[in-house]
Amino acid sequence: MTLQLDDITLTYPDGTQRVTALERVSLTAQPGTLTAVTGPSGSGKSSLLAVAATLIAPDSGRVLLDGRDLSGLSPKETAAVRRERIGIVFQSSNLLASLTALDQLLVIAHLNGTPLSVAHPRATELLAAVGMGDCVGRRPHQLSGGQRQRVTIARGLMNDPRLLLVDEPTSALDSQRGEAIVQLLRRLTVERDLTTLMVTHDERHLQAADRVTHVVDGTLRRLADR
Ligand SMILES: Nc1ncnc2c1ncn2[C@@H]1O[C@H](COP(=O)(O)OP(=O)(O)OP(=O)(O)O)[C@@H](O)[C@H]1O
Repeated sequence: MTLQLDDITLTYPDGTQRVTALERVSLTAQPGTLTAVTGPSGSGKSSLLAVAATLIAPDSGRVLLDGRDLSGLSPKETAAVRRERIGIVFQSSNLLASLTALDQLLVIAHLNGTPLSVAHPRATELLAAVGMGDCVGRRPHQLSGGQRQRVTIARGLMNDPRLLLVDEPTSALDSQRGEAIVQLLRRLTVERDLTTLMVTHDERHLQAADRVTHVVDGTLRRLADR
């Protein structure tokens, strides 16, 4: 699915004034490609992802999925698009402490009304695809940081999204495990024809991306194609 952010401006309230998080940002991401979004702290990377995820409506500009403008949709329709088409792997999306790796995925399917007969094989396949096939019965405290991140990615893919949005997937990992996670995202992107946007502050991970977008003070400064 092609993601287009078209001339997006986003501000947040800040006392009596407003702070501009994104200023006239445009970006296109194609299926089967991994786009890295990088830039200094506070530059607007997470805001960019939140707008792409339809979690925040911009002040102006349009978000288009396969050419369809989402700005005219009702909140209910937007939520349906998000549930059915968009996978979100955010820093804050922690795993539930009491659930096994398998149940972390099944609970998502349950919330969406997917029958267990469909959800169980899919969850098992996804955990195997992220290298966690032997750990389906483990709870988060029995997993390493990298393994937890793999489960979180598998959970983000549970609804078979076409757009995958990932915020700082390597921040809690050492460089070797971080590299493995980025390579995993790259492989899943190609194999499943995902349109993947990955926010990272770590320059070492940029070479795995097809494109690199630098956000500086809410503006895209450079777009490097590989
Ligand atoms: N809910 C909010 N209310 C007010 N201002 C906000 C809010 N969220 C973000 N901002 C401001 O918007 C700007 C962009 O923030 P954002 O979180 O998108 O940056 P970032 O590049 O993801 O930062 P980091 O790398 O530190 O996570 C910053 O100036 C930030 O202070």
